[in-house]
Amino acid sequence: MKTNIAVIQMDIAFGDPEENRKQARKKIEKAAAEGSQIIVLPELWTTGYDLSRFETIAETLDGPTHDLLRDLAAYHQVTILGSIAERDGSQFYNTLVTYDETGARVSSYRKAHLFRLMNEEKYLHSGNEKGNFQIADVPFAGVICYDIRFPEWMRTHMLDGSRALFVVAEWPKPRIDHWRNLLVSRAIENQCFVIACNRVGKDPDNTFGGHSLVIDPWGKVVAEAGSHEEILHASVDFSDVDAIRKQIPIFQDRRPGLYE
Ligand SMILES: O=C(O)CCC(=O)C(=O)O
Repeated sequence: MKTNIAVIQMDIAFGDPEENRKQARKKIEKAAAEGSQIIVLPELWTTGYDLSRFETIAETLDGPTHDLLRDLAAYHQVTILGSIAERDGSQFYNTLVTYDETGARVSSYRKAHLFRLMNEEKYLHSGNEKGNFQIADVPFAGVICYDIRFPEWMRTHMLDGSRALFVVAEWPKPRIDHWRNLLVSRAIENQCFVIACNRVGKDPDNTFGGHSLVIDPWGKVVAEAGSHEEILHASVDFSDVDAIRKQIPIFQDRRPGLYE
């Protein structure tokens, strides 16, 4: 059975959650009207990397972005995921939230590896929990941007049979070849779909590269966006993972005693 995916490769208004929610709502409604069942937004899509203003613009997980995503997911009966600036007491996190087609939040994954090149560690706390979740009994994993440079963390997510790795990002243009190569490698080595959403546009310090991707478990690029705003569509059968894991049974052949 095929699942229709929409990857919303959008620009982000710096530090302006209200404007970003307005734009994201339009794009989610368009993707849902086009028959998408899983809709992916980028990393920190409500705020961008306006980290020094998180005190003002970050929100709790029952804030206005929660209300919007819950209502859109339930109304259109779609799954929606993307990361937001989360406030929890006096601490801030970069948190990937996932809402299922009933509007229930089924996962909130706090970015585990903070990216020093963008000063994340000065403003945010890192998470310590995995980003696994299930939609309609199918296991998935979701991680954030820099996390994909840590293959051991990705593997940890894949040991429960996850069929796809969702990645949300604000990946800068100068390293877009790393983005592409890392994502293809994560798909091949874990024999899973990789569904990766990057933003486009600029903030005061960076230009972001787009090239959102959908990659199959053989490492073949099924769909790839350019470097401007677009909604990238792909239709995938998550059960394709089973045939490939049977053909080359890497999870059976692992020897964790040698390398853990
Ligand atoms: O690893 C990289 O080159 C980019 C990572 C990044 O931009 C992020 O984690 O926000």
